[in-house]
Amino acid sequence: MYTITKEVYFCYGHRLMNHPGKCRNLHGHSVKASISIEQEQLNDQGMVCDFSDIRDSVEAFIDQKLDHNFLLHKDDPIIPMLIANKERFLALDEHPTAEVLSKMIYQHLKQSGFNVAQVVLWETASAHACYREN
Ligand SMILES: Nc1nc2c(c(=O)[nH]1)N=C([C@H](O)[C@H](O)COP(=O)(O)OP(=O)(O)OP(=O)(O)O)CN2
Ligand SMILES: [Zn+2]
Repeated sequence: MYTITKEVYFCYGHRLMNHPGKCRNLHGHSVKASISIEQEQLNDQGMVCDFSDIRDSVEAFIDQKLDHNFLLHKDDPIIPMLIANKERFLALDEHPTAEVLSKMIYQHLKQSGFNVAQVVLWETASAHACYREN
């Protein structure tokens, strides 16, 4: 089995509504997503796939959904104010944790046809979440 990994970087604001500590406050992160793709066989270029194919697919998704966006649980009471002020945000069915965001990226890549092994989201220099399905 071959595995390749591509890293992409982006930023977002969020808060964790039910968090007992500081993460319930509005704050932001500059994060790294580390995306691993695996294949039993290499293609006729000797690759699992081109690193740039991963970048192109994931960056389009991240730019559209996550980058420089404000990620909130759909029940967050700040949402009506953001709507009233025509501010950009993304309302999620789940809390916008590193776990949930890594799963979102994983599912996008899987739906795009990549054989994703795992997506690791580094939310800070010392904390990351990983989503994989096997
Ligand atoms: N399992 C998770 N725990 C936490 C998440 C998360 O997404 N999944 N998120 C947060 C906060 O949003 C934020 O990431 C803060 O994380 P934390 O590591 O606590 O932040 P610090 O950089 O301040 O940590 P230090 O250890 O003080 O440097 C919280 N938890
Ligand atoms: Zn946070």
